[in-house]
Amino acid sequence: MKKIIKNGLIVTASDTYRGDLLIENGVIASIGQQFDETNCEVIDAKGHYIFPGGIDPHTHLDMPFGGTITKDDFETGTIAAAFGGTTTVIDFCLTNKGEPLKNAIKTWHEKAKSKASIDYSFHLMIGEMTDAVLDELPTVIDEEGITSFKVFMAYKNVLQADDETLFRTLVAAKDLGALVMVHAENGDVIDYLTKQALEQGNTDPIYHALTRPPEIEGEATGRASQFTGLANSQLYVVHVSCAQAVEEIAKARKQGINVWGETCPQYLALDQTYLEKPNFEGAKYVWSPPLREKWHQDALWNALRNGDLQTLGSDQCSFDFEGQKELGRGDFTKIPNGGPMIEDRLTILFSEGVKKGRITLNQFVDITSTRIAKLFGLHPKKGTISVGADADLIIFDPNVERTISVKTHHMAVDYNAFEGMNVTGEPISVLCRGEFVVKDKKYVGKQGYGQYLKRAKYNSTLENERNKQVTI
Ligand SMILES: NC(=O)NCCC(=O)O
Ligand SMILES: [Zn+2]
Ligand SMILES: [Zn+2]
Repeated sequence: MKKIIKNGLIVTASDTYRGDLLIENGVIASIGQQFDETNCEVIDAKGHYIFPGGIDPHTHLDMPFGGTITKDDFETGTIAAAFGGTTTVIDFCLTNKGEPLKNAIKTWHEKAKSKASIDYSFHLMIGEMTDAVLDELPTVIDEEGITSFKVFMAYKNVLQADDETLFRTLVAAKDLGALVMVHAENGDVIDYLTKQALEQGNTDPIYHALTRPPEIEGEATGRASQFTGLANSQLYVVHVSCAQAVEEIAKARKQGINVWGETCPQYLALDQTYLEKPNFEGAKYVWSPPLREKWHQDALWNALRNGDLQTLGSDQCSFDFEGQKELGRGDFTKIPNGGPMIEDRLTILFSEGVKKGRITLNQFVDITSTRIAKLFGLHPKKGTISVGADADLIIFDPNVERTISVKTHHMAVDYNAFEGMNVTGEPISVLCRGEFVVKDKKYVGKQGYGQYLKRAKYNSTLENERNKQVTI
């Protein structure tokens, strides 16, 4: 059945206007006013914003990590994402050194298929660049539509790749039209500092932050950025947490290097003191890079506002406090790294960003959806409200006030990192390809409805054009 969403305020990355949407066959068929309502389901969005569905470019669902498996999988994770206004997730497919890439991709398809309630796609981890890996990459791009590769510069002896692999990946990506993503921290220095801390009997969660100082995130970000310039390639730095990393990205961009930066809600709203919570509760806030001293938040907000950082990912990687985070009692290096963020990504940015005047409404849409769609080859089907685009939409109440809590969230995990935080704004209904996933704050979606998205290659022309973002 056709749908009409009327009386809402439509917000895109560039415009804000009153208009009605006619939805047919899963796409936006027309934008106008006073459509004929015969045989249509009519949704009155008076007093609400209509945003393009959020795209989360950074999730870890059903991922083995730190001796355990993330609590949220593609079932619970995508439902929680939808409640938070996200209609597409791009998850990280982990690979094992020496194994064909296609095996890892098959495993990730099995994890997601028939579980996801919203659309999904994959990035592919490159752990070691060998000739066999190089040979497989064209197939990964052409047949799987995976056009972004992830290199970890940290997690020594687990996920970390060496500089040769990073550089060879950048060179290959340039030729193949892929975007290289990096976890930018210096894993070797972290390894030294953590061993030293344990030797000195410093085992509490706070030492996770103290052994991963911002300087080594800045150093790795600068190294990856300059490699990118040398290779004339393109780079996306995930989960930027500190001023030093922002500075390196800004410097590289001024040099004309194609570097893009993502931050996450946790770095905008929480700080390092959370790791000092008593009774081992600091473990709930252990992820990498770590939470920073509060002053770094200003650098992140400024960068989102002036365009030095362009996107917000959740880095959803949830572990229960009980039974999972507790694995690291007495040794902070054994606390599984990661937090539950998929559901609150848009709300934190709206409440702390738009409502507090740090970013505009249009920047909010760009940062949570449009820019991500463009960078990762999903635009214009995804990431905007225009005729022919998928009807991935959020009907958003900008004025409702509420308190974030584990008691009301939809993630499977036993705590919420933003527990007790008062926020303004909430998605009321969320549609993916024209079908409600959340309607009037209730889940009405279907497991398995989510489709796998093959993505287009990195488009430098599109991105350079978008680079001319308006600064407020
Ligand atoms: N961020 C984190 O601590 N866990 C997920 C893996 C990663 O992104 O580094
Ligand atoms: Zn990471
Ligand atoms: Zn991550």
